Formats: sequence, C-alpha cells, structure tokens
Amino acid sequence: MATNGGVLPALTARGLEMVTTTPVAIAIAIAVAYLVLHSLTPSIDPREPPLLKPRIPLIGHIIGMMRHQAHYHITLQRSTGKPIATLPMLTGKMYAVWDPYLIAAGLRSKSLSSTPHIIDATPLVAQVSKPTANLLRGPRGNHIVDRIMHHAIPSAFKPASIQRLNATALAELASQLSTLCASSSTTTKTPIPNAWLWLRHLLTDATGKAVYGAHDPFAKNPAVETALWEFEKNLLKLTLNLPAFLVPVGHRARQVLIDALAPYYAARHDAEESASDFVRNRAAELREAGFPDDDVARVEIMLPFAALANTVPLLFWLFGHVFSRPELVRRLRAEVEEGLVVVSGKEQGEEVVVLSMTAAAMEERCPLLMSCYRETLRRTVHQVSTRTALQDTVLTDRAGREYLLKKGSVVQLAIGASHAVEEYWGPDADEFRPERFLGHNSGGRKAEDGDGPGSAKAMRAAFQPFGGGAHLCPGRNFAFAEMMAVMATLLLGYEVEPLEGTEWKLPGFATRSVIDAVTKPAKHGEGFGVRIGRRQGWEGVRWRYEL
Ligand code: HEM
Repeated sequence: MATNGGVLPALTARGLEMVTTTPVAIAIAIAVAYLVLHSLTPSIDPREPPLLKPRIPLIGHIIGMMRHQAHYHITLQRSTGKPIATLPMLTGKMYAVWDPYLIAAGLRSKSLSSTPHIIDATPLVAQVSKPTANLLRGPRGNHIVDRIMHHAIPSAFKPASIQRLNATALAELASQLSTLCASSSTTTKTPIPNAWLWLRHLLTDATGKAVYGAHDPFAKNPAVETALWEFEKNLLKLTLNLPAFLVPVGHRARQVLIDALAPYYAARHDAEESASDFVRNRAAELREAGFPDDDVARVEIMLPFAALANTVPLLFWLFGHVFSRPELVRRLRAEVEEGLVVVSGKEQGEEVVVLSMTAAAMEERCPLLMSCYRETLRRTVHQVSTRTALQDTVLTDRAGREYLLKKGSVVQLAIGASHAVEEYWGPDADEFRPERFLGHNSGGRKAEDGDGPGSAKAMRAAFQPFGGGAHLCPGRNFAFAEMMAVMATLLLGYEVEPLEGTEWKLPGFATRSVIDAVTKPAKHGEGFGVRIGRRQGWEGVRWRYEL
C-alpha cells in the first residue's frame, strides 16, 4: 500500500508536467499510466476464478459496491453470465460467487470463515471498552466467537426453546390482532397511513416480549424501536468506523440502543425465567469470556437487529404482494379457512377462532400461501454471506469445474444474485409469481421437467434464503411462525384496501445493504398506506393460535 501510495502521486505530477510539452510526451504518459495500472491489477493463478476488471481501473468495483451494495452482484452476474469471478479492488482482490452450487459449496466449506469479520467489526460497531476490544482481538478472540456461534446460539434454538419463543410471540400477536378494528363496523375501515411502520410495530412488540421477556426494553420506550431502524440504516457506516459528524443519526441511534439495553443486562433480566434462551445463552457466554455487563449490552445491540431486521421487511413484502392481488386474496382466504381453522365458537360470550400454525399444517393445507411466502423470500432476500478463506480452498460447480480461492482472501457468497439467475429461475426471474413454488417441497412438478430453467430441481438448488452450512439461520422457524400468524389472520378476518383510490402501488426497494438479508422498502415505506376493516361475519372475533 505504502509503495503504491508513493508511486501514483509521483507519476501524476510528472505526467502533468509533460502534458504541457509535446504530444509524444502525452503518449508516453498514457503508456506509462497504463503499465502502472496493469502492474497494480492483482495477478491471478489460472485456477482462480476469472478476473473481472472494472470499467474504472482499481476502484470501479469499490464504487459499485458502495453505491449499489448487494444489488451490484446481480448487475455483475447478469452482465457477465459468469458463475464466479475475481474482482480486483485497488491492489487487492475479492471473490464474488454467484452460481447456486458454488454458493452452497462455499456455505458448507469449513475453511471459509466469518469469524475474522466478526472480530474486526464488533469492537467498531459496539464501541466496547478497550480491555474487551483487546480480549476479542487477542489470542482468545477466535475461541470466544466460536463459543457464541457454535454453542450459545445453536443451544438457544433447540425445539423446546423455539416452541417457547413462538408461543410467547404468537400470544402477543393474537392479543394485538384481536383488538384490530374489533369495534368498527364492516363498512368503515381504519386508515393506516404507513403499512411498513404499522407491521414493524406489530412485530417489534411480539418479538421483544418473546426475546427479552417481562422486561423487554422495546416496550418501555418507543424511541428504542425507531433507533433500531436508524441503527440498521447506518450500520455499514458504523462498521467502517466513520466519526459522529459524518454519521450523526447512526451514532445517536446506537447510543439510544445501548442506553436501553445497559440497565437490562446490569439488572440480569437476561437470566430470568421469562427471557428467551437466545438472550440468556449469549449473555452468559459473553460474561464467561470476561465481558463486563456494559460491554455485554454494547455487543448485544446486534441481537434485536438479528431478530427483527429481516422478518419485518419480509412480512411487509408478503403483505404487499398478497393484498395488492384481490383474486389471490380470494384463493388464499379459502385455503386458510379450510385448512387452518381448528376451533370456531363462543367462549364466555366472545367469538373465538383458533388457527393451527404448525409448519406441517401450513405446508400440507396452505400450498399457495407457502408458495407466496417462498416467492417473497426469493424476490427480497439479497443476502451476501462474507467469509475469509483461512486456507487455499477449492469450490466445485455442478459440472465438476474447480475454482481455487487463495488463503487470506475475502469471499462474498451472493445468495441474492443466485435468486435472480435466469438459468435457474427462467426468463420471468424478476417477476413475483405467486404460484412459482407450488409443490416445491413435494418435489415440484413431474420428474420429466428435468433440471432446466424454472424446473423444481433447479429452483431447489438455487433457493437458499436462510444461508446454509454452519451459519444456517437459526431464527427461520420463529420468523416463519410470526409472519404466517399475521398473514393467516389478516387474510381470514380482514378486508384490506389501498389508502387512497383503488390502485395498489408497492414502494420501490431501498439500497440492498450487504449487512442484512432482506430488502427494505424505499423511504421507510412512505406513501404506502392501507385501510383495514373486519370482514363481514368476522366482526369482534378474538384470535388464538395452536402450535
Ligand atoms: C425472514 C427472516 C430471516 C431471514 C431471511 C434470515 C436470514 C439469515 C441468513 C441468510 C443468515 C446466514 C448469514 C450468513 O451466512 O452469514 C442468517 C443468520 C442468522 N440469523 Fe437469520 N434470518 C431471518 C430471521 C432471523 C430471526 C428472527 C433470528 C433470531 C430470532 C435470526 C437469527 C440469526 C442468527 C443468530 C444468525 C447467525 C447464525 C450464525 O452465523 O451461525 N434470524 N439469517
């Protein structure tokens, strides 16, 4: 770096001097500049993925990544048609993996690790004390991260723990949805000016209670919910350690989160019965490693981010895609009514409806709703799983072709790009097609549909919304239960219309951050409002869920 930093300014200065003299000198300057740029391009072994030079030498891919983040991968894959590439970045390089088989192999590989990134980013994002930062960056750092990732998290998502998370969250959702338009007539609908903010709040309440228990810091102060999303929006900049005057909102939001979580961990509410194992196990592991309570709170600002940052936008898009299609709503309603209602009757003078929310019931009795759910995942999960190659690693594609990833290099497994590859999904890959996944789990269409674009086999290979291997999302069943409870209830008991007029217009996508997995709506969903009222025959119904 130091050498190149010296060579470039020197050359530029000399070049300028020559520009004022002769055309021959200009030609020489261009040739020299070309040679220098060429010499700065990293040399690659022929076994490495093919080199993809940026249009602007040295920094083109960096600019592309900064501006378009995860979407840059889709653009590169589409414009080159390549399964994998080596991207030169300044004087270094990064591997971008786009082919589904290679991504799956990368996710499974034991020598591609996320630990170096966690160790680098945590002290910067969490602004932990110096001793804790040293602990993480010291010889025990790897061990501490491994204990969290391979012990505390998996043991917090065993079936009994997930059942408890689901039961608490769904009881909270039932209680909130039971009061939604409970007393309004079916002709007057309640206006909801911003559907994103409404769904966000619904899930924050339910998730906060399930995750944190009786002392949920999100329930105490509404500013904490707002802060979480401002923190999320600025997370990449905080990861780059940009100062407060450049990222004032991000710095403020982080402080609000820390201030909300610090008393929770200081009072050891994480160890109480009502807290989830997710909170409890992680905090216990961090304290065991020597983190003081204040640093536990700082590191754990990432926990509500994991629990909400993807579920909320996914529910938002599922809601938008479904309710903007009246004919689809009619079909889904029939599915839910026939397949999920297990009890409907009076209890102490109140009409109560109980819905079966087990994954098996959903899969068996609501295939179209499941297809809409998967199609929403496909269209909006833009996950880029970033890893470092701990040693030379070979990834093999489905044709048996091998690609060498050199030790020490950064590898981006662009799941979002594989969700858009036309060779797997067909020419309508950019469309939301509600029926696309019908029969997905039972093997999809008939065996003779082969493995070409849009075949069940190709789609199963390319569909990896929750990652895979050692880092497969442990919260996926919890997210599923929350989202489906909301969707099934809204479909069954409510009419949803656009806020103004009769035309539905979904918002565009916000920049797809490389830090989280699901695309948010642009401008916090501004301009996408709805009116909601009870359906005729479902007025005053109270909801309950069976798990
Ligand atoms: C629709 C919702 C969700 C989506 C699409 C999603 C997606 C993902 C993906 C793609 C990964 C893998 C990251 C990687 O490869 O580096 C991941 C990891 C993770 N997710 Fe989720 N997630 C969702 C909901 C949740 C929820 C609700 C929780 C917690 C309650 C959660 C907790 C985690 C954790 C702790 C990890 C890290 C696991 C590890 O690295 O070992 N996720 N998620």
